[in-house]
Amino acid sequence: MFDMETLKQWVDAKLVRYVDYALVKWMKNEEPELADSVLPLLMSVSYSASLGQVCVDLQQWLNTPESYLGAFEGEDELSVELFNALHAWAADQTLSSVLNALLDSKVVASDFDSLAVQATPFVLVQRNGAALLYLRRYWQAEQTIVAGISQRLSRATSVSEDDIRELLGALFQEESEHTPDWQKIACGIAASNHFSIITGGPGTGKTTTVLKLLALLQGQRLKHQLPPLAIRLAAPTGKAAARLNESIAANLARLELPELGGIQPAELKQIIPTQVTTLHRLLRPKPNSRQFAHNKANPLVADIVVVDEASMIDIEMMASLFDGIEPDTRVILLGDKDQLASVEAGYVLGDLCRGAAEGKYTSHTAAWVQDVCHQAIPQTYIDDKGSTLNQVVCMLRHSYRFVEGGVIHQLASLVNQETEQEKLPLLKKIFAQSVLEAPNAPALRHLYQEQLPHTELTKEVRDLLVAGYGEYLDRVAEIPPLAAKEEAFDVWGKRVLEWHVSFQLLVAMRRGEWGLEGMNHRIEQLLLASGKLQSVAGLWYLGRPVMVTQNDYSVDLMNGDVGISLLYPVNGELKQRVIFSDGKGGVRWVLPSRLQSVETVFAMTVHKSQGSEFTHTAMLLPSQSSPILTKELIYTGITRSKKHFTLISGSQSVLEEAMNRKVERSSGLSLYIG
Ligand SMILES: Nc1ncnc2c1ncn2[C@@H]1O[C@H](COP(=O)(O)OP(=O)(O)OP(=O)(O)O)[C@@H](O)[C@H]1O
Repeated sequence: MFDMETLKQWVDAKLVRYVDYALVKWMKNEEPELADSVLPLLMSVSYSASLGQVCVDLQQWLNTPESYLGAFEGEDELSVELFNALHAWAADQTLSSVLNALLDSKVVASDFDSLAVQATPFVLVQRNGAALLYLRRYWQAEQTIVAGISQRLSRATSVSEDDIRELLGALFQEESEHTPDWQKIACGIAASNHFSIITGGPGTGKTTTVLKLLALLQGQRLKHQLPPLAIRLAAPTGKAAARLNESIAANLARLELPELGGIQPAELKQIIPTQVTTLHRLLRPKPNSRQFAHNKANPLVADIVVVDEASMIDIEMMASLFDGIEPDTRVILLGDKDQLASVEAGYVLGDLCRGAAEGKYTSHTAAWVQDVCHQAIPQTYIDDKGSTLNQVVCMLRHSYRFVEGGVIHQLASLVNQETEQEKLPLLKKIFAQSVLEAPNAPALRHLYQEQLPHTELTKEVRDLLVAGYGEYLDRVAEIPPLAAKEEAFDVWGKRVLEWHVSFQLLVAMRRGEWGLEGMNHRIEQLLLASGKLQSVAGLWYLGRPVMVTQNDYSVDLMNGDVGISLLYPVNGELKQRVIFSDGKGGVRWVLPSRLQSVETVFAMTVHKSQGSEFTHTAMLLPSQSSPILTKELIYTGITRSKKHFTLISGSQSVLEEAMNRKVERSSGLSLYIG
């Protein structure tokens, strides 16, 4: 019933892409006896990679095949017919009948058959009762990660417990504000392992902790008169790298280091690196390819690689990282496990951190922590069934940035919770509390915006956007006279960039009137009408904010970098230039014609906002239900706010539903890493 002719209709109904259909068509040509019954499944494994899925859990696919296909609007007859046929078919199948059909074909190999998997486009993994079907490319990437982590987990470090105990004692106060001191525990665990993860929400001290960890490791080297370690710091995007650059430098300047065994703090600080690079740059991309110069044959030489914002790393990039470093390079991942997963396939940090909230430390780990870190892990976090991986994952649990218990923090925690309780009444309470706390300028606001085709923005939303973007546009208007020195333009541009992060509207969707495209247009028109923008004619009008959408090494700009279109004096004339931060406290002016891939960013997708923070963040949630509206998306949006957060929504039920929907991505990482 699923012949190629019928499956072609799936492309017409936008359930899959043409490329997914073409793959299956090619396989059917190569192997005519390939059972028709498995064709839809193979096609949706291919399609679901575009939804971020590394593999498909076969039982889940049989239960809800639609979650692995294109958006089902339920409107056009063709989609309804195709969905009904698929559901009827899936309901008749058992997992074992599907498994048999798959394994009978030449396009699927079991991961137990190490020779066959080298040649088939699909790989089947059956472990612990789960059956996962992968495109081979992703399975291989996962295997590289599994090997990289497992091999590090089995390796003992050269830092002795006595050294760790002594240095931790010097770096952390005996009595901490919060007990246990999770930062100290994280530092101790990471110091004694070749692979570790430090996870935590915004402001929980991930950067502070990693700096103390580096101080400990470098201090240990100096103490034994050994050469300092070669440490590399990286982040997945240019924006995240620039932010970490700033926060590392600021944190290091503030960090009060003790004298460690005769080593002066200044001496120690000198060998703690502050330069953060992007992961791409670290591994050195080969021109016009997805390959890196650093690979198994030519690994990067480093003792330690620290990667921040690790939630944004997709499965293939993570595999490239493990492939591109020496086997004994220590890897430390930092990130917020609850943030949105990468846009590309994979949910690596989230997967590795399953169990982080519960701790799952064994009694053996707890005893070690007591002995070496002098901290008692509470009984609730102890579980003797915890895996080896659980033992090296450390979650920081107190936010030092938001006042503990502050309303933004409370809101983020509420969204993050997995609970049976309705969240909406609790959410309303938090918003009401914020008004009570600061009636004139509450930290939280909730605005209603109906979102039908051609609906106007409400006055409140218009006022919010004009006031929000007006902050930096007023600075744009303070353009120096043509005769002013170039430095005056640098100062002006820097001020514009600084004010630009005072407000940002985030949207969930890219397309449509209420997505990125529609909202950018609306905001341009609104700012024009309000006089904040003088013109929106031409591409490079004065004040246009743009985001780089692809890494561009020729101009040293990375995906996610944000710049503003301004004017700069060249040979006695003001010329269009786009200003960007140089990541070191200065600015760079770039010719617009050199920017290959940019888009206007009055509205920014929540995905692209990862790694950024704004004084005031507003988030527009659609009034139509959609599988992309998840608690991770809302959490990520809220936690971009430093002081104020405004939620703009159009439907209470969609909001409640979104706060309870989790990103579901299957993976075999936890099946392979014990
Ligand atoms: N143990 C602590 N006691 C007091 N202040 C702390 C402590 N740890 C961190 N802080 C402060 O809290 C703020 C946030 O810390 P830090 O930048 O290390 O967090 P983070 O988790 O890296 O944040 P993010 O990733 O959200 O930028 C900093 O100002 C830092 O000095």
